[in-house]
Amino acid sequence: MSAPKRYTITAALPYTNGPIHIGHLAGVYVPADIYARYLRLTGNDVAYISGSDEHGAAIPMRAKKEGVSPQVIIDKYHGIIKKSFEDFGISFDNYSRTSAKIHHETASEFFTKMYNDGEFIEEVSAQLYDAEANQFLADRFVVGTCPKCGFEESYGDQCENCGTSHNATDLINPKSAITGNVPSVKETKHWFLPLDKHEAFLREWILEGHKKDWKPNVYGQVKSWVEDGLRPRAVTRDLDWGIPVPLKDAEGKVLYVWFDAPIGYISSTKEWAAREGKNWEDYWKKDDTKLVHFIGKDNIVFHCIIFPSMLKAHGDYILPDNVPANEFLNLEGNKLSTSKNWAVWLHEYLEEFPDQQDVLRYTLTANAPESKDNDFTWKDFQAKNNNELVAIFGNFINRVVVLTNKYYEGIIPAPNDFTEVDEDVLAAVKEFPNIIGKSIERYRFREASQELMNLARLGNKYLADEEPWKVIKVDAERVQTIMYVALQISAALAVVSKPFLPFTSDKLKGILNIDDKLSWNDITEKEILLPAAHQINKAELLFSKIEDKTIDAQIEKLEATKIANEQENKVVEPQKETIEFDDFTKLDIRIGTILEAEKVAKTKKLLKLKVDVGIDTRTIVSGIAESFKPEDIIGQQVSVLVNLAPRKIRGVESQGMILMTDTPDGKLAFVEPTKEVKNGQQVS
Ligand SMILES: Nc1ncnc2c1ncn2[C@@H]1O[C@H](COP(=O)(O)OP(=O)(O)OP(=O)(O)O)[C@@H](O)[C@H]1O
Ligand SMILES: [Zn+2]
Repeated sequence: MSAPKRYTITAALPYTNGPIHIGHLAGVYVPADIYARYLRLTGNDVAYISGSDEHGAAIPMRAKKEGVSPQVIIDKYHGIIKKSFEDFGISFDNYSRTSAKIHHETASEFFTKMYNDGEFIEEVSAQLYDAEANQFLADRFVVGTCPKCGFEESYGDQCENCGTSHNATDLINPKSAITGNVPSVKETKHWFLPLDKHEAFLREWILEGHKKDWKPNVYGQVKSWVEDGLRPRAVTRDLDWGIPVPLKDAEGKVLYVWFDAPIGYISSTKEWAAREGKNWEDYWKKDDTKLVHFIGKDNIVFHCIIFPSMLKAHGDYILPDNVPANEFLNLEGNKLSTSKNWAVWLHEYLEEFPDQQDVLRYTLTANAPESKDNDFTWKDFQAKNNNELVAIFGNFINRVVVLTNKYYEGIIPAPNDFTEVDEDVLAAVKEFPNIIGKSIERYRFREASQELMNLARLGNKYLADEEPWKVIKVDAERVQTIMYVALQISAALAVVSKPFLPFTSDKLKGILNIDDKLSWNDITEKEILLPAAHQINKAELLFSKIEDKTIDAQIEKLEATKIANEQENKVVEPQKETIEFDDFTKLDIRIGTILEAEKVAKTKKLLKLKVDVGIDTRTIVSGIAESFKPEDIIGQQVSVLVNLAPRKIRGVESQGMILMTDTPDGKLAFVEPTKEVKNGQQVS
């Protein structure tokens, strides 16, 4: 498209069944925020829009589990989510919620217009039903095997494994998520969006029209679904939580959450426009508006197939220019999960790492899952902070500001003759806004963040090469020029870091005493960014080193989650078959004490023990070396099955067996008396 007049940037509506985690941030909100901030800085008219997604089957399900009303759940998470976004510096122009009146009205009107235009198929069909729960089963109320990829935990509306969207009746071996029952079927009336009717349009618009400019992961998914053939999808549900279907004969039915949620972008824009005195329709209905949806990969089908078909069928709306969906971020090797508490939660991060929003923003951008799934690790987070933000960016600025204060009381010196190096550096600085901007406009945020760091690198290298702290002793005039050049680089960094590191950018502008005087384009266009005689302020640290103990504490927190999850999921072995008392008395179990312990050579698991069992002191080989160090268990009382037939293990004869049990973290524990007893005492 030719230069757009305005931008409508949407970020997926987060679902209010949990707080925001780093996956959401890396996948959606940070890249969208960089994009929106960059466009504003370059003088564009921007509406950056989002809000909470508060409908759908998972909310009442969660409410039931917690014994509260759905309203309590959505209020709680909407509150946490909204506040954490604000504190993190996500610069939404509006953050709404789908329970808002304006949204109910907008979604109802949208449906009604489509209904009146004959865009739906009305059909009575057999749907899955749970007689015990007295409820139809759709979406998250039913799980079964995905007909496309075979994943056994697919939901009724979408498979989280392959991303395919389907009808609940397509599931193989469906089961009710409420009772676990195999559902029966029952007839019910619903309204369907005939996606098959829109197939030709989707082919032309995306498969032919966006082959080059859409990300290959997005294009590829869409292509595969369209080529598989699209079928009508129900846009209504039998549910008592959501937006009532605005028709007379639709008692007890609501709009499907994925019908209403994307309309939430429109409602949120309306809310914003009313507040700001703008016309919302400009942002949704004018061809010179560029609409961009930021989402994670599991939302592709809804933003590239279903919502565009709705917009097209409705008729008044523009279509997205791009849907730069990201792949998924994982955490320390495992899939992020709200239900399993496997996450770094934004609201917790903000408390545990005060004033360090930019560190997380930077790490998530530098390692964003742009073209494939990626892993967040705390060690990498620490490295990005210590080796890049502190050692390059922070170090450069600190040197410049400290030296300027030391040599010139904070007043920028007048430069003398520029060397070739100076001129090259000053020329290179002017290129950065363009280089970074191009990457951002192509949705390559990782690359853009690396270019930002390259500007800091340029500064750091310049100072390291020119060594003003040495030159000052011999050539004070030269140092004036060096510091002058270094200050120009600092000013450029303050401006171009803003989309990525907004808090740092503001802090740096404060230190350089430039407020918002310099614009993005000034860096390229202005001859001088910071004139001689301009007074700067005292140095303040932009970033600080993150110590090992801070990182270890985070890793331990995750370990604790893992243990808690394992404990919860631990399946208790079923009881063995019944035995007679005589069978039991055959076992001679005695208390003994370990006197010696050593590793059995060339084995990982085995310890050779000398155990005093009262009757005698005997050798026992035990597979406990991964849980205990030999020196730690001398004197340990243990239970020993002493009349087990001796057996040779790795060449050592073992005369009995030590009784052990498992702990939740996968280690072993001894079965020992709670008070010290004499060796040889029987266990009976
Ligand atoms: N691990 C992740 N990596 C990248 N993007 C993600 C990740 N998890 C969620 N997203 C994206 O964040 C946006 C908001 O997610 P949403 O609130 O719908 O949660 P969700 O997908 O149900 O996640 P969860 O299952 O963790 O609650 C969506 O666009 C989704 O694709
Ligand atoms: Zn699947």
